[in-house]
Amino acid sequence: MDKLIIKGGNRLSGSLPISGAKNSALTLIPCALLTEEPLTLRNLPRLADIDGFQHLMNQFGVTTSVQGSRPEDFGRVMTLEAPRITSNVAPYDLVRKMRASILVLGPLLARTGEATVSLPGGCAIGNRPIDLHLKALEAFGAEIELAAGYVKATAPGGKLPGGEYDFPVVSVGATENALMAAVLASGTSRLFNAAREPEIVDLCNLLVAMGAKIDGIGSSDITIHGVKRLHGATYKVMADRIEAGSYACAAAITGGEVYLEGANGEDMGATLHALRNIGCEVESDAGGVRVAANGPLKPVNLSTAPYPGLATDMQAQLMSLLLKAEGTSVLNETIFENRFMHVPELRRMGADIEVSGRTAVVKGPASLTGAAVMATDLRASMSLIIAALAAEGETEVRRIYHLDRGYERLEEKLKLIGADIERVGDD
Ligand SMILES: CC(=O)N[C@H]1[C@@H](OP(=O)(O)OP(=O)(O)OC[C@H]2O[C@@H](n3ccc(=O)[nH]c3=O)[C@H](O)[C@@H]2O)O[C@H](CO)[C@@H](O)[C@@H]1O
Ligand SMILES: C=C(OP(=O)(O)O)C(=O)O
Repeated sequence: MDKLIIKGGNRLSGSLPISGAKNSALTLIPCALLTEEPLTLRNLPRLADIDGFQHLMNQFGVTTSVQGSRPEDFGRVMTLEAPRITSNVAPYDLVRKMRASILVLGPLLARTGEATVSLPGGCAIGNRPIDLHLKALEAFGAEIELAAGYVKATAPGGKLPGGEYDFPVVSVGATENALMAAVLASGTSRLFNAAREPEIVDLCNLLVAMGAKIDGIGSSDITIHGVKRLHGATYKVMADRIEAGSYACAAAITGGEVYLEGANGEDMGATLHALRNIGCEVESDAGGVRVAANGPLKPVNLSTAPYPGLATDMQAQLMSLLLKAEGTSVLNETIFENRFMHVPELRRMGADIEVSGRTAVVKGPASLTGAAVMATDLRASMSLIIAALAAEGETEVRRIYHLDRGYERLEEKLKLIGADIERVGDD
């Protein structure tokens, strides 16, 4: 198994390209199930999760072709075509590797009137139930059965009538599934307390480009007027705001600066606000976002929240940055119950962090030293890399397959701004 070797201490400076957003791509790809015509997605990141989703789509009889970019380019163009759905079953072996597979439930049900998807199960960051996905589909008229680890959703008469659902908790994935199910319903549907993440807006924009009728895009009250059919489209995946925020933290912890080419500052409000409060200079323009850490880093109190609040997917990276702040910071994780898995590993590098329930208290500035550490999930892995960049000596990060799920060509990008990082095979 590969590992990363990072020699800390270099001041990072320069420019790097931001890829298409993983979390957007994972909800745009299943939209191909909603039409017989080709869907072409541009700016797809090269990630293990995208390859996995492509494989899953093939399982339903969707043909996929990847063109347009040379191996040395960032981003890919994928055309997906589903003239006929040959299976509406998502098997355990494919779903267990990628939680986002549950996002095929809504579109498969909308297109074929029936879908059987393996229950995804929990993961390192928490239980991650799918009850809200199922309740929203039920509210739209689906019948749901759970058996042998699978969920089977059926639209009586082959088509969902549509309906209303008020989410008791904001859920990105459940909002996405509900949207994809409602666009082909025979009637109108309404979602209250829907997620407002930029990735949801990206999904709505694609659906509209395919002929869907949606009001309230970007708000928590979304109305979907079902249409008879959707057509094909060509669409560019939005920039990855979490990847961009991660590299901003990486440069800032070294007292460096970075221009995040293609990042959209408007989608990154809470992260950029946190970086400014920590003492970074932040400027956004039409081409990207520049973040520079020229002075001392200041401690802050942060709490994760649904968008427009601070993304839980940025919590671990900001925690690493705060290790170098001069004073005590408090981070509150409100979205997932077990998202401090990076803390014990960061402690092994010299961090002073106390965790009590959903709160972490970080005492800075830490004198970090390189160590052998183990990545436990995607963002936790990135937080270890960020700490390693500011640590004295060499850090070895193991289990980096987590990183390959969400960071396109991580080492190449970090090297572009001066990091000393190598991927090596395990012995
Ligand atoms: C592929 C993708 O886009 N992943 C993102 C998505 O995950 P995902 O869509 O899984 O996250 P949700 O927004 O659904 O989860 C938010 C909270 O709701 C709970 N919940 C969710 C669904 C449900 O049916 N029942 C329930 O109780 C979850 O356990 C969690 O506590 O949003 C998360 C929150 O921004 C991000 O961290 C993930 O990176
Ligand atoms: C938790 C994440 O992703 P997923 O929902 O795909 O596990 C993430 O991107 O940080």
